[in-house]
Amino acid sequence: MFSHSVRAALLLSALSSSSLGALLQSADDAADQLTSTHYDYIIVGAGAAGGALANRLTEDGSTKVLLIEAGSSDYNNTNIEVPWLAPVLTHSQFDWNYTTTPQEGLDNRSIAYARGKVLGGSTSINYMIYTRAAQDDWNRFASVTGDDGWNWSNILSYAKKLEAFQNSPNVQNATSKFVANIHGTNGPVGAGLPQVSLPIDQIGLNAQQELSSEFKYNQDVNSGNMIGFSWTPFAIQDGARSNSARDYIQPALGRSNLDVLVNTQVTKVLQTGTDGNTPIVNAVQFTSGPNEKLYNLTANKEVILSAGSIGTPQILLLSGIGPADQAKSLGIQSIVDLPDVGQNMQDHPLLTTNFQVSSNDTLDNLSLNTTFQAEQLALWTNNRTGDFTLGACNQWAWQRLADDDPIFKNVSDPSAGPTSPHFQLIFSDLFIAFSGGAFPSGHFLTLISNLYTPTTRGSLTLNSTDPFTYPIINPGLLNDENGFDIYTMRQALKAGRRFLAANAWKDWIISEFGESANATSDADIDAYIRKNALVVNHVSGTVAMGKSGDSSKGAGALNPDLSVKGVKGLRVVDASAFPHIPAAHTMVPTYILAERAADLIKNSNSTASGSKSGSGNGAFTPSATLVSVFAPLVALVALLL
Ligand SMILES: Cc1cc2nc3c(=O)[nH]c(=O)nc-3n(C[C@H](O)[C@H](O)[C@H](O)COP(=O)(O)OP(=O)(O)OC[C@H]3O[C@@H](n4cnc5c(N)ncnc54)[C@H](O)[C@@H]3O)c2cc1C
Repeated sequence: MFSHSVRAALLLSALSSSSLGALLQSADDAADQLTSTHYDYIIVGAGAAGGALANRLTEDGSTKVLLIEAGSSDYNNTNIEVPWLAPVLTHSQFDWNYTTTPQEGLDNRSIAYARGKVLGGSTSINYMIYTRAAQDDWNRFASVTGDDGWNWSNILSYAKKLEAFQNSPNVQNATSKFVANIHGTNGPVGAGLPQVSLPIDQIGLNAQQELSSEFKYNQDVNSGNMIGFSWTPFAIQDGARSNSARDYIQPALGRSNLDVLVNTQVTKVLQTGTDGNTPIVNAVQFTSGPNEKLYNLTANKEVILSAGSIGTPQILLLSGIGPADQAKSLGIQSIVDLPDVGQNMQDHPLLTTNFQVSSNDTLDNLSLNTTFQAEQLALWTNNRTGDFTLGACNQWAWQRLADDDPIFKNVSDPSAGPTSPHFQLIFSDLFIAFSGGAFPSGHFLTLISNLYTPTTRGSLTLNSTDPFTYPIINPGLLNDENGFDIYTMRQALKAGRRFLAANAWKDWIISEFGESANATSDADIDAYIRKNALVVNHVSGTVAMGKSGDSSKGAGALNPDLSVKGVKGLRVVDASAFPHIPAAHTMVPTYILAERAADLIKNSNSTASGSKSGSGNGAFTPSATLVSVFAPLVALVALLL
C-alpha cells in the first residue's frame, strides 16, 4: 500500500535464502527439459493470480503446467517474511520500479509505481492488508459481465475456500473483532488480526463510540458490507507474511506436474494457427534477458496471462492483441483489434497527514529506540511475536458520502452500492511519510485518507516494441473533469480530522503536524492533496472483462470466463480483468478471481489444440515476428532450432 518508507522498517539488510529445489532457475539451463515436455497450460506471472492458478490446476495430476516468472525465486527473503519490513520492499530488487507519466491531477508529478517482481509477485512486496471487497462490488462484476457466477453469493465459497483465518491466542477479545463463521480455516492463504495491542486501540474504540452516528462499528470488514470502523485483517500467519509463493506455489512444487521457471520474461504470445477464422494464440515467446536467447513454447491447451495490470496488457500489445491503430503505428502485426487492451486503468489515490502526540509509547520507538528495536526483532526471530508481526495499522474506517451529499446533484454515484465505501481512513501509530527526506523526532499518529471510487480512467500504451522498455503508464489520478475525485479526497481528510477531534483523543493528540496543518480552506486542502497525494498501488482494469462476444470499444477485452475476445487458446487471469477497481485492497479479490478462474478452466471444453491448422505443440519454434523484432538475435535463436 505505501510506496515509500516507514522509517522504522529500514533495519535489516536483505538476507537471501532461496531454497526451492524443483525450480528451473534459467531458461537456458532448462532448455532440454522444456523442449521435451508437453505442457497443457503455460501460466505467465507468478503473483496473486498466477500462484493460485498454478496450484489449483495441478491438483489434477494429469494436467501439466509451466509457470513462468520474470523475477527470482527468493520469496523467503527475510525482508519479505517480516511483516513490519514491508516498506523496504518498494524500490528494492523485488520491485519492477515503474514510474507514471506526469499526472495532471497531481500537479504534473510523476510518481513511483511499485509492482512485485519475485515469486509471489506483488503479494510478496505488498502491505498484506486482507479485504475481500463488498458484496456490491462483486454483484456489479456479475451485472457488467452478464455472468451470475461473479455474484457475491457465488464467490463467497471461493473466499472461504482460500482462507486459513487464524483465531490467534495473541489477539485480545478476538471474538468481538471478527465473525468466525464467515471465514474459512482450511485454505492455503494465512490471515488473521494483529497480534499486538496498541495503546491507541482503546482510544480508537472510544472515539468510534463517541461518534457512532458517523462511524458505525463493523465487526468484520469481510462480511460483504465494508462500511464502518473495524479491525484490520492481514495476510499474516504465525507472525510471518503470507503470500502466493509460500501458500500456493511452494506446496504445489512437490507435484511432478508443475514446473516453475523463474528469471524469465515472456516477451509476447504467438499465433500458432486458426480455427475457422479465429486465430489460435496458445504459444509464448520468452527469454532470460534483453540480450539473451529467445524461445517459443506452445501449450497443448491454453496460455494464461497472469502478469498483472501492467505486465499483461504490455504482453498483449506487443503481440498485436489490442487497438489495431496502436499496433500499426509501431509496426506490430495485428492479430485481433481489441480497443480495450491497456485502457480503463484505475487506482486508489492516497494521502498522508501526521499528528503529533503526547505519549512516548508509539511504534515510532521501533526506529527511535535501538534497544527496543533489538528486543522486538529478537521476539520475531525467536518466536514470530512482537511488533515486527504488525502491519500498518490495527484499526481503520471505511466510509461513504451521505446519499444526499451535494456532489450527487452533479455526478452520479460511482460506487457499486451501499455496502461499498467511497473512502478509507487508516490510523497508524507512528510517523509515516512517502516523500523521503529527514523524519522529525518525536511521536506521531498518521492518518491515511484514500479514495476508493475514482471516476477517472487512465491507460497503458507501448513506448516501443522492445519488451524490456517500460510501457507508458498513466493512471490518470485525480484527473476527473466532474470534480468527484478531488472532492471525495477532501471529504475523506475532513472525516479523518473529525474522527481524530473526538474527545477520546484529547490526551493523546497534541495537534496536526507539518504542512497539512495549515490546509484548512477547501482550496488549501485541494492544493495539499494535489501536491502530496500518491497511490495505494492497486492498479486494475487494463484488460477488463465484459459481456460475451462484443469486442467494441468499452465492451471489455475479455469474455466473462476470462478468455480473450476474438482469439482461442488465451486467457487473462489477474487484477487487469476487473471491469471496475474493487473498492478494497485488491490482493484477496485477485485470489478470489483466480480461484473461480481455475474452476472455469478445469470445466472448459474449449481446448485450443494444435490439431487445428497451426504448429505442433510443446516445441520450440521460430516465428516471423521474432525475426523482425529481434533481428540481431536471430542467429542465436537459430542455434536452438
Ligand atoms: C507496494 C504494494 C502494496 C500493496 N498493498 C496491498 C495490500 O496491503 N493489500 C492488498 O490487498 N493489496 C495490496 N497491493 C495490491 C496487490 O498486491 C495486487 O492487487 C495483487 O498482487 C495483484 O495480483 P496480480 O496477480 O494481478 O499481479 P501481481 O501479484 O503483481 O503478479 C504479477 C506477476 O507477473 C510477473 N510478470 C510481469 N510481467 C511478466 C512477464 N512479461 N513475464 C513473466 N512474468 C511477468 C511479475 O513479476 C509478478 O510476479 C499492493 C501492491 C503493491 C505493489
